[in-house]
Amino acid sequence: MEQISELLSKLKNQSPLVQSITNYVVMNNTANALLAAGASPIMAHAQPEVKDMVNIVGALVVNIGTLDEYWSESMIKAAAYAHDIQKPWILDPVGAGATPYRNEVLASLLTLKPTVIRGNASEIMALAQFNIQSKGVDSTNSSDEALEAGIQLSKQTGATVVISGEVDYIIDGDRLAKVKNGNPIMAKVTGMGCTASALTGAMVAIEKDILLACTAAMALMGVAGDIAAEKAEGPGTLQLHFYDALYNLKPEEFEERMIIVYP
Ligand SMILES: Nc1ncnc2c1ncn2[C@@H]1O[C@H](COP(=O)(O)OP(=O)(O)OP(=O)(O)O)[C@@H](O)[C@H]1O
Ligand SMILES: Cc1ncsc1CCO
Ligand SMILES: [Mg+2]
Repeated sequence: MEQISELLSKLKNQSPLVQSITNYVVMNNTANALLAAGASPIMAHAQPEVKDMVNIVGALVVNIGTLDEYWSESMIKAAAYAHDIQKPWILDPVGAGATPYRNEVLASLLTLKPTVIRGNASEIMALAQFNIQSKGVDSTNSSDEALEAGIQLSKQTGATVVISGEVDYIIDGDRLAKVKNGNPIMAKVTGMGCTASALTGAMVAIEKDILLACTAAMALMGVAGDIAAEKAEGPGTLQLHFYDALYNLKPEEFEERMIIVYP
């Protein structure tokens, strides 16, 4: 717990640059969350600059939420280069399983060895080829139901797999951590999962133990979500209080509030 709360101070001190190739819906939310938490966001997908950008950032986040042909080529180019130069990169498989096109792009991205895959339960089950038809970007399964799929996906890909939901599971082969913070109202604000992936990018940029970095990111999401939910009257004010909670959170309060279980 202490190591995890120290990562919050490290994040604010080091302010890592995090590149996102992400969806139109959440670009603003995720950039603001990164800033509030102490990191520095850059959204960049133009193919002529994508490799140069990967060179200078601490981590890359690839999110297929509103993909198209040009963007998916940018994602593949960026991820391939990140893999070549061993820069950590996060895959957010938004809407995995919803359409054959998404699955095709995801199959290409998986060959480029993401450091972390962070998705909701339905997305992780779809990626691990558990036979489900997902509804869209929102999960129709609980994270508990996806645990087996997550373990399989981590073993298949070598990635650390994060399943978000009521309980967040962080899976690295046979190692497992659970984060029990957070509030159901978080699922009523679009892009909270994308924000979790963005903060995961910030944490892996400053911490080489990927399981630890991912656990810190999900604990930070959950604790900020708890604080925001105590003050919010609905999804609109939740988003606002969430940024303020990320900005104002001190390591001591972070450590006091985090509920992390290593089974
Ligand atoms: N029922 C819940 N209880 C507690 N926390 C939750 C709950 N549902 C979601 N969360 C938290 O909300 C955040 C987003 O998780 P979620 O699984 O909703 O992502 P997502 O479906 O990928 O979202 P999006 O695609 O809109 O970005 C995570 O930090 C997760 O822990
Ligand atoms: C609603 C939505 N549609 C594509 S991406 C996105 C944001 C949440 O994942
Ligand atoms: Mg999502």
